[in-house]
Formats: sequence, structure tokens, C-alpha cells
Amino acid sequence: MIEVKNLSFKIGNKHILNTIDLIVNKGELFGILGPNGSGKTTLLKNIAGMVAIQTGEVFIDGMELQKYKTKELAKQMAVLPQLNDAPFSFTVYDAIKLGRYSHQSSLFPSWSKLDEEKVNEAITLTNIQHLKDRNVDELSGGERQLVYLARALAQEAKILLLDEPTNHLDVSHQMDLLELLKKLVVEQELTIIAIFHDLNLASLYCDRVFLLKEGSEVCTDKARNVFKHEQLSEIYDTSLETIHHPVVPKSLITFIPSYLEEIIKDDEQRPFINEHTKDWLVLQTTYPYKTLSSAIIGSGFGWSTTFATLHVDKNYLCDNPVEDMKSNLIKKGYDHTRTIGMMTAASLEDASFKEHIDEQFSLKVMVTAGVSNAVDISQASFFHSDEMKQGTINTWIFIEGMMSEAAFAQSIMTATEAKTKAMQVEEIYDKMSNTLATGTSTDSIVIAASQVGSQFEYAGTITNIGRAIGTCVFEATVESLQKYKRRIRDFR
Ligand SMILES: Nc1ncnc2c1ncn2[C@@H]1O[C@H](COP(=O)(O)OP(=O)(O)OP(=O)(O)O)[C@@H](O)[C@H]1O
Repeated sequence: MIEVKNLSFKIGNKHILNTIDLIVNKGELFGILGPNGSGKTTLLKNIAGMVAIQTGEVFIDGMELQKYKTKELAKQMAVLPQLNDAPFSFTVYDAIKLGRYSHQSSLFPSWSKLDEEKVNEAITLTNIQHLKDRNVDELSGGERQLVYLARALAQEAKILLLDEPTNHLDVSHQMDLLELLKKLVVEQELTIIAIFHDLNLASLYCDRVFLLKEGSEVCTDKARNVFKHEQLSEIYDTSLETIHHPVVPKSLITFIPSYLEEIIKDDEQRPFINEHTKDWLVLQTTYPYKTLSSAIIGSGFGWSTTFATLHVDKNYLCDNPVEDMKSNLIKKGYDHTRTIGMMTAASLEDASFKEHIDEQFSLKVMVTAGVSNAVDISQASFFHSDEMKQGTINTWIFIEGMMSEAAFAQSIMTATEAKTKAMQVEEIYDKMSNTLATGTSTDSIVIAASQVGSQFEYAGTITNIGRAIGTCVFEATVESLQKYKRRIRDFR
């Protein structure tokens, strides 16, 4: 365990560190974060004993740092050089052997079988057997970082101190190095303190982070508790947002380029119909809208400029509808990476549009409805088998406003309730259970927001925007269902 108590440090009259207290536990990967010049390296040098402590104390495993003899301290702790430090001109193997120095007797230094084993173990762990005979000064940054790490492992230090270990490394080498450091922490209970400039890597790999500003502690905690966007924006003096990692439960940060905000604000937004035939219904926007969708193309959260529905035969069967839709979009010249793409067997000529405009926001809703396979979801498990046919209600909702993620989720709820009510009013029945249907087998939805203008934290039925969504979706769905019913009747 490392304990720093009341540590202050001055260079000349300048206060570099102000009364720092921190504890780093055994088996912890601990990150030091902070802007340039905030004192991170100075703190690391104090912990490493590379500068004389002026005020305060540092304890390593309960013993004061100054009481350690050099060799004893080296058995406890290794400091990895920064990549821009001049590399030594030894072979890799000899450089790693230097790590055994602290284990040699000063009077009769001798190279033992154990020394040999430890060097080879370190080489295996860092996976650099192929570099053994190369010169350190001719290695790439990533390779050199592994050699430094191998030397520290050969030293059998239980604590590793690293100053910006991922600096100058490409993304794959950054990941490889951090994966290895994490493995050492988990499997060998090493304690690692590392300075990071890349906040996202720190969030992904550190157990806790320590945030410094102008030599003083701002906070120490798990990254998700430290990564508050107001706090980081202020400390780093830049516009940023915290977001959730899409795959693992970690916080990430992302930056907001101001030039884009300006372009978008300058321009009049509004989705416009680009194409409306019996095969395609395509709306487009000048700038990307933030979207939440269940569509086959562009599902989940994303940003889109094209909203396309392709009409398919009611017996449409394809092994890979996603690829099919993609190639259809490409053939038409649409950028599928910026498209919400849906399919429907319903007639596109029956699409219904509703609009709501007021001082706070404007809203456009489009619905296409085909209910040949309407489903009462409360009965579906008992009456419907896997081979359900397609019947689709596609709902598009465009909002000129800035929506939170909660508002997106609530819009989906609100719109679904409105659609179900429209089906009740139009007496659409589930033919299998003979009960009123709540939807169809393959309904799809997109909520698209310009993210410019009024802010909406919520969009449930208690809010103006939620009520407007409900009304527009209800009316558009009723109208589209009536057109569908008329078409079926006329067809018969
Ligand atoms: N030898 C020195 N003489 C004078 N000032 C120094 C010296 N070393 C560091 N400083 C000053 O101390 C402050 C903290 O420096 P330090 O290197 O600890 O910051 P840092 O957070 O590691 O910065 P960076 O992220 O840029 O590496 C800076 O203002 C720096 O200019």
C-alpha cells in the first residue's frame, strides 16, 4: 500500500503541490489525471523518491520512503522511463538483466539461476522473445515500452510507476500495454500508478483515478464518479460531454467541436420529402438528426440525414434483409451509414403526415400502416407461432429541438401508446386470438431530433412535447389505417 500524507512541494517560490493526501491499495491500477502543468509528474517523482520530499510524508508498505535503502526500494518499486527519454544502447536482454541489480550482493555480484529465470519470465510475460537480441535504441516506442516493463518485472517490484505510458503508442499498442498492466494487477496483485492524458483509457482500465488541478486534489474516485462533464469541462477548460460506453459499463468523454455547432445553428432545419413513389418514401434533412430507431438500417442511437422506407411484396422473403436494404439504398445513391432504412408491404401512397408547430418546437410525424398481421401482444404467446407474416406500422417522428436520451425513450413509449389507441379506435383485430390488436408483427419506429433549439429533458405524456407526439401519432395512424381499410375493401 502507498500512502501520501499532507504532501506539498515548491520549486523556488512556486507551489507545485498543495497538501496532497492519497492512498493507493495493493493490487490497484490507479490513474493520475489533470491538465498540463497541474503537478502530475512532480507527484509521481515524490512518490518514487526521485526528488527530496519537502513537506509531508510518503509511506510504502507502512514504512516511510526516506527510510528505504536504494536497493530495498528498488525491490519494492520500479519507475518506467517516459518514451521520450533517451533509450540506453544495450541489447534488450542486457537491458532487462539490469532489473536484477537490486537482487545482487554488492560485495560479490554473481548471476544466479534464479536471476536467469526471472529475466526469462519477464520476457515471456511481455511477449518480447523475438526482440531479445535487438538494441533498445533501435526499437519502436511500443516495443521499447514493453522492454522497460520487462525490466521492471525482472526487478520483481511490486509497485510500478508510469508517466504517460501510452504516449506515442498507436491504439493497438496502447490497448496491448494496458491489457498487460491490468493482467499484472489482477493476477500478480501488482500496484500500478500511472499518469494518463487519455481520459477514456484511464476510465476503461483504472480502478480509481485522482484528478489534480493546479497542484491540488479535485477528487479521487472511480472514473464514472469523477467524469462529470461540468467538472471536466471546467478543469480542462474545454467543451466536452460524458457518454456511456456502448458495450461495457464505463464512462467515456467526448469533445464538442464548436465549428459544427455554429454551422448547424445558422441553417434552417426541417425534413423534406425527397422521393414519394409506390416503391420509395424518402425524407431528408440538411444536417444529421440524432436518431433512436428499431429500423433494420440505423438501429439504436445514431445520426441520420436520410429516412427511407422501401416497399416490398407481402410475400417478401430474404435471408439477409439488412444487406438487401443496404444494396437497395446504395443503388439509389443514398449513404446507408447516415440512413434510417425500413421496409414495408403496406402501400406507401397511404402514408399519412401530421404536423405540430408552436413557439417551443415543431414536430412532423409520418405513419404507414399495413395490418394484415395485427397482433394482440397480450395473447401472442398463445396464438402466434414463429412463422408470423409481415404486417407493419412504420412511425417516423421528427422533432426540431434538443432531446435528452430520457426524452427519446419516453417518446417511444408515448408514440407506442398512441399507436395502440389508434388500433383500438379503428377496431383492428388480431385474427388468431380474435381480440383487439395492439400492433403488428414487425412494427418499426424512429425518433429523430435536430438537437438544435429548445431543450427537452422529458417527452412523456405530462409534457407538451409528449402530448403533441401522442396526438400526431394517433391521428396519423388512424388516418393511415383508414386508407389501408379502404384499399383492402376496394381491392376485394
Ligand atoms: N525543474 C523545474 N523548474 C521550474 N518549474 C518546474 C520544474 N519542473 C516542473 N516545474 C513546473 O511545475 C509545474 C508542474 O509540473 P509537472 O511536470 O509536475 O506537471 P504535469 O501535470 O506532469 O504536466 P504535463 O501534463 O505537461 O506533463 C509546471 O508549472 C512546471 O512548469
